[in-house]
Amino acid sequence: MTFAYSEDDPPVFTDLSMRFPREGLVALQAPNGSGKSTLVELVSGYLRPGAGRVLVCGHDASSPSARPWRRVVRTRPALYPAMSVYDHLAFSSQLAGSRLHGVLERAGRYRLEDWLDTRADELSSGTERKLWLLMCTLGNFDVVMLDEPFIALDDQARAELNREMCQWREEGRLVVVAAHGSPDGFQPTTTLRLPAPRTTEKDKKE
Ligand SMILES: Nc1ncnc2c1ncn2[C@@H]1O[C@H](COP(=O)(O)OP(=O)(O)OP(=O)(O)O)[C@@H](O)[C@H]1O
Repeated sequence: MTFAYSEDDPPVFTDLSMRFPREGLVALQAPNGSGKSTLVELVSGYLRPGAGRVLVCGHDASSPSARPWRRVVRTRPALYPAMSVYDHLAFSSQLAGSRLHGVLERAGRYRLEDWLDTRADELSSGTERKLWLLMCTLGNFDVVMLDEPFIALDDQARAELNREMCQWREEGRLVVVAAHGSPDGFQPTTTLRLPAPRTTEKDKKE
């Protein structure tokens, strides 16, 4: 597939052909600016390729039929500032069809229990990210794509995320992690690389 943000921008991907395994824990590695976050947005269906297709479990990524199969954890949390942690979890567990009791147990393993009554705009960035991670990975899914999920997490949360990712892998799901480094405990079964970003004439002049 080929994708550019606009007609005036150089394409981020030109005739990119990539296939992820059906299951496993995949590290997606690439230099800064090579398009990891763009690929995450193409898989989320928010962005669409100018040519070619992005398929999730055989479904066009931008079609509603892809939604139940896929979860995406973007780098930047998008929370409702005045809503509490508890309300975020209750709201998103209802949307995902998950039992709130189980979601709260999971929140406990990420040490979120002391923050349940706190408004989202009063959370530290690490706590915000834990909440975001939980909200985006509820319910049943076959594929989850996480963009830099370890940023700002404390050791306990990193360990818990590593444990959960291994569990998802053992359950036969596909877990794709776009991350620069390889944090302690992160053991991908496969590493995929994106092509390095093209150097434009403008870059060369600079
Ligand atoms: N909204 C946008 N509009 C125009 N260009 C964009 C936009 N977002 C990203 N880009 C450009 O697309 C290219 C790929 O960016 P992207 O953020 O996907 O890379 P990345 O690999 O995730 O980078 P990093 O590792 O630094 O997070 C870059 O040249 C970037 O400047």
